[in-house]
Order: sequence, then C-alpha cells, then structure tokens
Amino acid sequence: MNCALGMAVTQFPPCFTLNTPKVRLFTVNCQSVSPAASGMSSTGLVEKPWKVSDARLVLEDGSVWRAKSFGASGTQVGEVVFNTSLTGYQEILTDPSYAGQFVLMTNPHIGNTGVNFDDEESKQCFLAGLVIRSLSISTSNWRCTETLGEYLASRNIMGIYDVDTRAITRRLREDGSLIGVLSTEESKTDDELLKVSRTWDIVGVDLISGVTCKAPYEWVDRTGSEWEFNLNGRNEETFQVVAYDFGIKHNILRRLASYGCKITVVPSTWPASETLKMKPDGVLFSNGPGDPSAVPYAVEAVKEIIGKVPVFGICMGHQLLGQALGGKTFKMKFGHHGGNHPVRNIRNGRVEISAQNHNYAVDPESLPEGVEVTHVNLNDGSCAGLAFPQQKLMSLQYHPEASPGPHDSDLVFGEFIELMKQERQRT
Ligand SMILES: NC(=O)CC[C@H](N)C(=O)O
Repeated sequence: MNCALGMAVTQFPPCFTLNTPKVRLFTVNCQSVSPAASGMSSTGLVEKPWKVSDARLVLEDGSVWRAKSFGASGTQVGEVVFNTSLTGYQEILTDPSYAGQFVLMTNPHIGNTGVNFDDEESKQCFLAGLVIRSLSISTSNWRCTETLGEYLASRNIMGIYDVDTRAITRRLREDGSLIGVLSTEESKTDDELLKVSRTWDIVGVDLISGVTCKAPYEWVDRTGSEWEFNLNGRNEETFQVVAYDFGIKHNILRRLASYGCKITVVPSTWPASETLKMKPDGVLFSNGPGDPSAVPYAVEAVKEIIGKVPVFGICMGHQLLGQALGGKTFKMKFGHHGGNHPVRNIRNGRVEISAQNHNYAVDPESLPEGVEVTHVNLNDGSCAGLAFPQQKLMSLQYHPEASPGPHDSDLVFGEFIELMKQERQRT
C-alpha cells in the first residue's frame, strides 16, 4: 500500500544535472490546516467527523498545495500534466503513456461512475497519481464494480482531491509542465519534498521498459458489438499485423481486430529481424510513455523495418518514426492531453476532434524531403500526422482509437488496411 519514495526514485532515476537553488516555499490553498492535518488525534481518535487535508503536493517552483488524499498513501514523485477530457477517467488511469506523470483532471467532478471491468486500457495503472478538484461522494453506474478510491488503493496509486486544480492548470500553462512530489507523510518536511522534486527528472528516461509486455502474445478481441461503428465496406481479407508494445492501449488492438487484423503483440525490444521473419502485412508502432530520445533501441528497430512493410505509428510510434526518418523531436511546453483537440486533415481539408496525450512532438522542418505532414493540430500548428508513401508509412501524433474521446479519426485504421492491401496486390 505504501508508495515509498525510495521505490519511486529507483523506478525513475533522478537526473543529477538540475541544480537546486534554495527558494522560499509558499503554501497555496492552506485553509487553517492543523499540523497533524489528518483528522486523527495522537491517540488515534477521530477529532472531526469530516476529512481534513492530509496530503501535500509540492511543485518544483516551490508552491505547496494542501489536499485530501484517497487511494494509496505514501510519497510519490512525477511530472504534473493536466487533462481536459470531460469523461473517461478510467481509460486515462490505465493509459500506460502516463507512466511517471500525475494526471490533473480539469473537469472538476470525478468518480461519479466508479470503475468497471470493461474500460481498462491496460492491465495496470502506471501513472504516478491522480489530482482532482472534487471526488464524487456517490457512485452510480450500471457497469460499476468498485469506487474510484477503492480501485486506486488496490492498485497502489495515490490520489488527491479538494485542491485548486484550476490554479495549478494556469500555472502549468504559464510555466510549462512541472515536477511535483505528492506525500501523505507528515514526517517529511516541505523542503525535503521540494528537494526531491528538483533532483528528479523525466527527460531522457526510458519509461517504455517499465510498461511493455515481457513476451509476444496474440490479440483477438474486437470492439464489443454494442460499441462498434458501422464499418462501411468492412474488409473481408485478413491481415497479419505485428504490434510493438511501447505501452500499447487495448483499444488500438481492438480497433485493428475489428478491421480484420490478426495481431501479434511484441515487446519493445523485439528484434526487427524477428519481426520481418514473421512476414507481417504491416507493423504498428504503439503509443508509450516518456521521451522518444531515451529509447534509441526502438528507433533502430523502426529504422530496420520501414520501407520493407507498411507501417503505422501512433503517438510515441509517430515520434519514433519521425526520428527513424532522420527528424528531431522536442519537448512541448505543457503538451496536449484531452479529448477536445481540433486537428486538420490536410489531405481532405476536414477537421477532426481528437483525443491526445503527448508532451513531445516531431519538428516537421527536420524531416527529409518526401515526408508529408498530413495532419496539423489547430490549437498550436504542431505536426499531428505524417505520411511517406514511398516507404509505405503513416503516423498520427494523437489517438484514433479514442478511449476516451471522440471517434472522428477511426477511419485511419481503414487507411492502414488499404496500405497493406495495396502492398499485397503489388507483391
Ligand atoms: N501517448 C503517447 O504515446 C505519448 C508519447 C510520448 N510519451 C509523449 O509524451 O509525447
């Protein structure tokens, strides 16, 4: 149950290049909180019938945010990002791309539908923790099997509520993503927590190795019929796809299966030569957490595969393709996380509302001639999709599988099928 600080630091090694100037700590949102701040007296008797602040989120800028804890207790370090999705907190909690990050939900009311067996995007929660404004006091949904608090506690994930998420979001938008330390341990001083936030870093760390599968496996589940779209002209042929698991979301696999693919999921370190031996019709490079520059082995595998079979990259997969083509990736100020990002599909002029979750992006200027930018994020003009027809390559910086989010971009799976079909006819 205890997220010991030592464990967290071992899992995501600290960066020793940051200096840690001494600055004054300032406490925000501290509403007459007693030092014990737990609602319990030293004798263990409850002093107040309501829960009082028992947790602190200390950000690297020196701000200290008092909050109430739920889920697991302990101390955890991570990068704080804000997500603007209105629904789908369970899919967000189980998206492995959030490894090493605290997800702050800008939607103030979270937990009202509880959690269920069907909305999992992976077998585990890899995120550092959840930060919300208001935790629903009741849970009501026909699929609900557990409350959000029970769920987080059983997965050893810390959550906090009754914290000013709006103020933190404004700070992140102004200053960029910040490292934070969340703690329920009164014995740790604010200064100690601040020091940890300033000596830990997420840049340059291989987070994929902590979330990928250990061995190859077959995936067969399609999207359940009650949630399925009307797939016009559904493909009758079957295509063999090898999917690299850099932290793959299950709905990518379900959508590929629904479009008629037979899928073998392989670990992130699976050799390209083995993949090519399997003679797949296409290869998918999945989403995944962290810095694409921290996983050169993955870029090498991508390099060896492109040009030989049709490939499709999603999010981290798109960034790795960008690097494999000789391009550069960079860290954005606060990234894109949410289900309401407008993207222009340059090829047909249509605007898609998309689900996004990324902190890095490909610099299109750095890409070689012949690589086409197919999609642009309309909020900031960043590159949201690529194609290189001569190499049978396509990629999106965002999530066509949604889960959670809008389904406007689902047809891109059909484009991948088309790419594989053309290659089959050609050879
Ligand atoms: N969803 C993802 O694949 C995230 C990609 C990458 N980890 C980023 O933050 O940019």
